[in-house]
Amino acid sequence: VLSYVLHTPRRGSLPPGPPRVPLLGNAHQLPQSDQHLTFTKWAAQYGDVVYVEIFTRPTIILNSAKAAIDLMDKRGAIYSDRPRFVWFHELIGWTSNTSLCGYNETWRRMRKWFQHAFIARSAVDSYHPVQRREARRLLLNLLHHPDDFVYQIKRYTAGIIFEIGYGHDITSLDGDKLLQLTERGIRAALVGSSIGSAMVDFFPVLRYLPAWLPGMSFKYAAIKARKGVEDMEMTLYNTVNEKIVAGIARPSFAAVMIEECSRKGDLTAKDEDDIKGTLGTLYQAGTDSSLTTLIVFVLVMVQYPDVFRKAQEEMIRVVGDSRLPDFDGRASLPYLECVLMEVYRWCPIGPLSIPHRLTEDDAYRGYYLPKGSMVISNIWAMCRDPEVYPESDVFKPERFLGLKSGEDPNLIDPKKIVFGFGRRCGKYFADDTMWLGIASIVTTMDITKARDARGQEITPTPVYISGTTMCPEPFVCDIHPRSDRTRQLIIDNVTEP
Ligand code: HEM
Repeated sequence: VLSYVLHTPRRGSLPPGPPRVPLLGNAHQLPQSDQHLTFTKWAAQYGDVVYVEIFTRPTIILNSAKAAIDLMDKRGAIYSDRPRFVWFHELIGWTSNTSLCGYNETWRRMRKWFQHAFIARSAVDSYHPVQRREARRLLLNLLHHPDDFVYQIKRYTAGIIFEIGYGHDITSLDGDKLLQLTERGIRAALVGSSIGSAMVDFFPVLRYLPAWLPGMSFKYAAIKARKGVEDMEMTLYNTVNEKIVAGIARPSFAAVMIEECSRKGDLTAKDEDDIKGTLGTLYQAGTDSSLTTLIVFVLVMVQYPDVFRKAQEEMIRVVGDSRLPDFDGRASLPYLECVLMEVYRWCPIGPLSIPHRLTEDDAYRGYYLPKGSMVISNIWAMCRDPEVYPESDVFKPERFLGLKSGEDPNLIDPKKIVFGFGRRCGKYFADDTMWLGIASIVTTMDITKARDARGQEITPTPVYISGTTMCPEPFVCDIHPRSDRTRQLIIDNVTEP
């Protein structure tokens, strides 16, 4: 009886949350951008599980890692669906995008492909040669074009995804037609603030109103985005397929999927759709996220020169300056590891992740969680939780030094948070790309404040723009080789531009 009473969801005992008004629910209290900050204020007032209604949509906001792990990881079977994304699915027709797809057969199939290629450790390790090659190119490009560091880092993250995903070597961001087309598709689709928060997602009826009415211009944007996404997916797929037919395809994620489906005969339209969707997802999920995390790293190194110096001292002690760092030395660089963890925590680039949907009524801590609710993980609040990270507004890599020894049992590795819950992201692969990028820079380069025409140091103001990923506003800094020896080391190690 006790078990029944405790576990049977009861209507009426919803989690606490701000007062709602008819029709709008809490929508009028939500700002257009930086919603994670409003949710974090609500967390301080109402606790780590907050209930709101956005217009009429029931929404549960999870503000602590504990609640997110308890529900989205441990009860993943009922928390892994996605809400209805009217903008993406119905207006743009981006239905085969893995990260937007519902918890259904199509998702399971795409997830299996991702699992084999980007989650299994053996597969992830097999990409090290490509990551190594691109990290070396990154250093050479930073040597020649230090002011374009954002562009060069993008070249690094996109270069890795293109080679591993599509067997395509991009040599420049501007000159590569396949990359430009992919970018155009992604940019047209990912407009506005966080995923699933477009007005039409809450009022699907808006999609039936004529585009010429005031406020309906999103319908023109949707036509452009639909074409952009279709062109992107089709061209990525056709490019690889044509190379396979001509017998000149390089090993790639795309080739593996096409060959696997071909084994049972000709590819069906569904096979093609699923492969195309997976290819688009790879670029969308893997490039900006990694790029933004590395830009945050550069920004905080300008802001916290002592941290940079300490990481560099460790690097010089362990690696020296006659070779470049490699994955086999990672375990010997504990401070650098802490810096990376603190970068992830400091600015989680997906502060609200991608919303999930609860498919069954559920109960948690005595609260009733209604079926059909949108479930938002407030990763931002989790990363700034003072119970887990004391002085959470201070950038302090040292906080993680005792993590392995379990000195502080409350401390959570941010990698368990920032890559989301339940549905699996390519986090080991992403983490390797991040680590090699920052390790290569710390070994060979100095990052300092830039100076203006009068020789005065320019201190960047750390402002973060929130969108589908949260990104620092453009800033300047000075990136230059640490010594003549490291300059030569970079030149000697790059065999091809
Ligand atoms: C620092 C880099 C990255 C961060 C912070 C990041 C973060 C995230 C987050 C927060 C989600 C949403 C998870 C959820 O629904 O709860 C996600 C989904 C996803 N990410 Fe990443 N990501 C990164 C890099 C990558 C890379 C390099 C790949 C490439 C393989 C990737 C592939 C995916 C995929 C496929 C999904 C969708 C999973 C699904 O819905 O089934 N991510 N990522």
